Amino acid sequence: MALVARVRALLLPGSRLRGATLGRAANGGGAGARRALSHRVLVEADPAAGVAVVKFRNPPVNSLSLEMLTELGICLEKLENDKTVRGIVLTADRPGIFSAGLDLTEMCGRNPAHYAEFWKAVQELWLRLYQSNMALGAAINGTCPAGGCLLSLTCDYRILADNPKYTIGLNETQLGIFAPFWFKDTMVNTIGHRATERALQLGLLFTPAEALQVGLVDQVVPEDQVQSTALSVMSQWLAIPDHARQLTKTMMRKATVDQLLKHREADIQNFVSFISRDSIQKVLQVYLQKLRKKNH
Ligand SMILES: CC/C=C\C/C=C\CCCC/C=C/C(=O)SCCNC(=O)CCNC(=O)[C@H](O)C(C)(C)COP(=O)(O)OP(=O)(O)OC[C@H]1O[C@@H](n2cnc3c(N)ncnc32)[C@H](O)[C@@H]1OP(=O)(O)O
Repeated sequence: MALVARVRALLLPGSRLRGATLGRAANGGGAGARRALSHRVLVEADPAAGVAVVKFRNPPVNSLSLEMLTELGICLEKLENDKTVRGIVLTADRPGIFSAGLDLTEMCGRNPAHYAEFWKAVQELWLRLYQSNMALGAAINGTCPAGGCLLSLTCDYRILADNPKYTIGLNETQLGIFAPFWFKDTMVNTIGHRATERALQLGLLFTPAEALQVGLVDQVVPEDQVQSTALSVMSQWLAIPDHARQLTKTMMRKATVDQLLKHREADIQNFVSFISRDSIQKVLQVYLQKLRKKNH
């Protein structure tokens, strides 16, 4: 069975985001709040507010594995088709790690067909998020490197917890790889060309204070206020008529999206040929071993 079909089948019966199939939240959430589960993503929808909170729960580090990318994509698709939802807040179910970025084990020791499938899934999630008609907010309640940072950059605003351990940035060069053009464009659209060039070449991971200063996040707040702040900022975005906000968002992002749409196949081929190089495989394996050694 194809992965998408397998993951769809895996989603728990209560995970439909429409009508009576969603249970009421056991606790938390406003009146009528609904809760849906998939294996790696928890959705708490509050139809009265028009907002769903999408929580990553892919232990140990919320890495973006092929299955996580697919489940997240399916959850977002369901929310986009749910007329009661106008805004989504992305966050980690447990504070500490928003997302460790792309799952390195998907890019190490596999075959070219797997690399192509994985990269296609990364592209698809980015396209879904970056073009979303929803207002999107990131409640960044943990460290946020590389692909995790990219996820947050697809949102319309970012709220980061004030904890010096929670760094954020596109640190790919530190691993010996590099951020593809559409990662770069997403960052340029947020913090500008010069700041992006410096951040990408040096593979910078910014502390909350630095991230705020460079404009990578919009607000830094105490850790226990990240989600509530993200929800309160969401109400400002939802106060704007949807069609006006959506047309403006499309206008701002279309050129960036079109670049990837135009070069999608070439981008996959570039990724596969780059990641398959012996030298790059070696570099990634050493990096992974270093991460693993810490624990053994
Ligand atoms: C078209 C383009 C052409 C060419 C482009 C070229 C290349 C492609 C670009 C690809 C873009 C890449 C984007 C990415 O996202 S790469 C991933 C970058 N991520 C990181 O650098 C973060 C790495 N992780 C950490 O720093 C720490 O784990 C973290 C998040 C700070 C948490 O620390 P801690 O709580 O101490 O947890 P551990 O480090 O002990 O980790 C626990 C466990 O998880 C494993 N792990 C961590 N991160 C990853 C990961 N990203 N993928 C897979 N696995 C990960 C870690 O190894 C530990 O495993 P163990 O077996 O020891 O339990």
